[in-house]
Amino acid sequence: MADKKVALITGAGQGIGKAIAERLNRDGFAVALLGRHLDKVQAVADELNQAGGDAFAVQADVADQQAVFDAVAKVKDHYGDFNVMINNAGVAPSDPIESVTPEQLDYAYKINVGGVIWGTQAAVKAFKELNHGGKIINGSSQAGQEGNPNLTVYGSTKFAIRGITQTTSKELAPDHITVNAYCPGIVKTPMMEDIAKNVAKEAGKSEEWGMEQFAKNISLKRLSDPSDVANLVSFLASDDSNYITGQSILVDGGMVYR
Ligand SMILES: NC(=O)C1=CN([C@@H]2O[C@H](COP(=O)(O)OP(=O)(O)OC[C@H]3O[C@@H](n4cnc5c(N)ncnc54)[C@H](O)[C@@H]3O)[C@@H](O)[C@H]2O)C=CC1
Ligand SMILES: CC(=O)C(C)=O
Repeated sequence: MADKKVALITGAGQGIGKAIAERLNRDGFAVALLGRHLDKVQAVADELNQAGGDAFAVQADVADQQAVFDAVAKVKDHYGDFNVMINNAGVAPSDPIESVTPEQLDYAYKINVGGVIWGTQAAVKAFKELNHGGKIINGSSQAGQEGNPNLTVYGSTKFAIRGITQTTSKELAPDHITVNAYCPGIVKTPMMEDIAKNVAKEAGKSEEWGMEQFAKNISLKRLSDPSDVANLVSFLASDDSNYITGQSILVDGGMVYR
């Protein structure tokens, strides 16, 4: 049994997932980094290990149920324990409603919604085998709390993740498993840059204009760094959040008020 708690973060090769891995490693967790491309998550794990941390890279596509189960089992075997599952990986098609295709719908739902469901199932199996509870933390979005133009498909997956978070929190409470979600705002990552580019292209404007469309209603008047999101996930992964379950918490600098 590991002397540290073990957290697995999906989509940990860049952006918010990478920031979460760095933060939890600093918090004293052993971190498993899951990504579609092993070289990318391995590079982040190497960085963390060279800095004295404890990181382990695993390859899986979160849309593939068996691959996710295999990855979680591998992490459990590697560390001898498993405590926190962070279903962070996601993709963000950003097109007007009239351009949505069946392929796009299928792709986004299999990764964003399927990935959370398979990640939850695999984590529950591992927690039960280890005879203890655990924490499941899901990546939703402010776009899962409020409709955003051009994000019908993406936003609907993020609304679904809030629903899954509520439902599974009730189902899994008797097993001492909590389930919560984080809802970031406009975070400076490759995903957000792509969205801003697409929306700007559609309108025949610059990428800066695209980002401004999303950023103009932030009360704190700055875009989010991935570390802002990692700060919330650090709390949700810690014992300080033990009495919180079923919640989807906004970390958006004041965009959406609930
Ligand atoms: N950047 C933003 O402004 C916001 C992001 N989010 C959510 O936060 C999460 C992380 O977003 P970012 O870091 O911005 O995105 P990103 O695109 O920069 O990074 C996502 C990572 O997930 C990986 N990934 C994608 N599909 C995968 C799959 N099928 N299997 C395994 N790995 C996969 C990608 O390869 C990439 O490394 C996503 O769920 C996103 O929807 C939520 C609100 C705002
Ligand atoms: C990418 C995302 O989740 C936004 C714009 O809220």
